[in-house]
Amino acid sequence: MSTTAQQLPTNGEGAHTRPLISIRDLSKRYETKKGATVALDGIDLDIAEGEFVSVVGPSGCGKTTLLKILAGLEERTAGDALLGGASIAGPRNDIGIAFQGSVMLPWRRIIENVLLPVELNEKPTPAHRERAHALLALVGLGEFADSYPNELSGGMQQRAAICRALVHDPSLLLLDEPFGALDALTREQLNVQLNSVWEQSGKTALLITHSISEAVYLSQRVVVMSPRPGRIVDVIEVPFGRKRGAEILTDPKFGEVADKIRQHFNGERKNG
Ligand SMILES: Nc1ncnc2c1ncn2[C@@H]1O[C@H](COP(=O)(O)OP(=O)(O)OP(=O)(O)O)[C@@H](O)[C@H]1O
Repeated sequence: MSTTAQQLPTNGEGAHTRPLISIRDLSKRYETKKGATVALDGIDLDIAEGEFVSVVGPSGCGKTTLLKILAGLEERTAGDALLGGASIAGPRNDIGIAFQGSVMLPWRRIIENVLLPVELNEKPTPAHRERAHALLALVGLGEFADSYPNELSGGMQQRAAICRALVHDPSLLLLDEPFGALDALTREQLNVQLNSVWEQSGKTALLITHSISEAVYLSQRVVVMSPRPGRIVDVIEVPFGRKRGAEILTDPKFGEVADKIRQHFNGERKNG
């Protein structure tokens, strides 16, 4: 079942939830010596509080640009992007971000790496440390709080990066291919953990991914974009509850939703 970009999902009990993010007729044009690139054109999207939304689309369709605008790291050319009803005007500390290959500072123990976003604002309190330890335990890294990054695998470091993005209790979690560099099996395991972290934290999350199955597994809605100019071509609802286990991967409904998304890319590229 598709929705228009403007429609908000229900909270699973039939009631509509209020948007945390409102994107209105958003456009972004990059001007370079070689000429102009319209990276985003007329993007309209509401993301409800507590919702998990993924954005998929071919390389260059503007996914990272959209995420950067929401993070306040890139200026928009036209339109508006609001967080909690206020225009996003610059970097803010109520957003958590994890990118592909998120770097851990090698000289700091994992717990100190996770606490970094807190340290940027204040001296971490025992409550912050408790939260950091609880997050690490949630992703199975409870035993590694005092380890150094080089003692952890790539997948373990990415799990720590998710904890770091959540440690300051942000209202919005932005994820740009956080598991992109990992093997398929590790990625699948981390998706199960990420779903569990999201489900327990109740955070609003926006994920950019090249993997259709990752998008379907994690999201309540999947936004499909087309390239040059980057536009939303479909918004697809995923018919599973918030808490998900690996068994949904073999559910026929999972395949149906993934196929519906894949149809948009027929002839362009194969996605996970
Ligand atoms: N700083 C910049 N200056 C000029 N053009 C840019 C800049 N950043 C991105 N672009 C262009 O904007 C378009 C969208 O880029 P963006 O990185 O947002 O796409 P994407 O969908 O995230 O791509 P990918 O999936 O390959 O990461 C591309 O054509 C890119 O070349």
